[in-house]
Amino acid sequence: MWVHNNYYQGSPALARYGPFWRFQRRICTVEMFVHKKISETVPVRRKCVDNMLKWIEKAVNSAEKGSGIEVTRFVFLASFNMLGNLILSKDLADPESEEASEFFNAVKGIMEWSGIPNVSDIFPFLRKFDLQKLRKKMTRDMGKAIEIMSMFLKEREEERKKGTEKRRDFLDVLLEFEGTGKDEPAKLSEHEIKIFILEMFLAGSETTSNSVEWALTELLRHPEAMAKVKTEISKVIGPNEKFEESDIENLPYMQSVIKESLRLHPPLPFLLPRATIQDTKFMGYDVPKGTRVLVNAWAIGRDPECWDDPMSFKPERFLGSKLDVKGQHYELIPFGAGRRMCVGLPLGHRMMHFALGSLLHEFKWELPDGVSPNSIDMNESMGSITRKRDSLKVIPKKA
Ligand code: HEM
Repeated sequence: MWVHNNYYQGSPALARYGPFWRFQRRICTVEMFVHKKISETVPVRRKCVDNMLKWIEKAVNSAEKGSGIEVTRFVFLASFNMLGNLILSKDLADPESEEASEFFNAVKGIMEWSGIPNVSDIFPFLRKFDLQKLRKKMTRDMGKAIEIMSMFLKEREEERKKGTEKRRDFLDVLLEFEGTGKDEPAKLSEHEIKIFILEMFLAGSETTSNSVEWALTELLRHPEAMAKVKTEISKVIGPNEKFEESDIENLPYMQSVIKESLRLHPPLPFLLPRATIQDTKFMGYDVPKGTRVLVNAWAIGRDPECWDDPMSFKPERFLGSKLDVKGQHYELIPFGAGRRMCVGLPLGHRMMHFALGSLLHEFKWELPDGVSPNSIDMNESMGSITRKRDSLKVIPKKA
């Protein structure tokens, strides 16, 4: 599906292992994800989370009594706007605007089509029929997203010519880039810039909001864990204070809740498809060069050989343990591991904790009429992304 609109040429996630990919990882790490940059961009995330909380309050006021709101939608919008601000210095999504942004809709479309299992991947001879019309929809939305990216680029070039620009965001970094032309490009083409940016939105928004949705769902299913996490938060943050990113490090139980939820519900259950670059022997198997490899992080997280009582949600298992999601412990790899592991981990990890912590601190969460902790629907949609099949509906009450 990603061959359309030449997505391959410019995508860090699909790039072959080599100098261009190394350059892409370097530039996004140095310009967006190193500790210094993450610290400098605290106000951006603060603004996006504040807006999220405001939107939720508004949505509750207009919701029918006893029915819930789809909280994930607001976390998704906040994550999308966070990326919009870091990369393009723009808010790109607004739930209150009737004509929600075109770029936002196109990116949502791409994520939806890429998450649906395609029968042609199992029966390649069906490919030309495009039975589910996935190729058609993907080409349409990808085309639209790239077209809008072209507009953003044009707009920015005009601003730069006029000298009206004040900030330096990731788009500026890419436009200004001048390399040696040896093991890095001399300049980036317009297409490479567009795909690079588009991919940041695709990789960073739904993964983050999904993780928050699953964590909140598990907490609602386990009232004792919900009570513990709320007590922990209220000990660290006063009732009239805001939840701040700097509070995260003082909340070991909340961190454990997120780890436990990522163990059971990694947003990318098979990570990303990779290919071996040389003949390899692995656990007694011969894997020839060029073999497509999928790592089943979902199954590893539920493997009884790695975990006691693997199907139960028990954040306590991580308290006092060094086990982490940062690629050092292979039994817990929601962000992957090794050279190709998620480059956006520092940002995704921070935003997930900040959004969940703020939701828990600001509201008391109740289930809609007729739903009990045991009857929450836990079905997952099958595909490259584990979505909750029925989006979580909850009633937030001002805490
Ligand atoms: C909860 C949030 C996130 C999760 C769970 C997640 C998970 C993943 C996973 C599993 C991979 C594939 C790793 C592998 O193949 O071994 C990946 C790759 C990637 N992620 Fe994330 N991600 C998240 C957030 C983000 C964010 C916020 C960004 C950027 C804004 C991002 C950008 C990328 C990119 C560019 C790659 C490709 C890396 C490469 O191939 O070198 N991700 N992510």
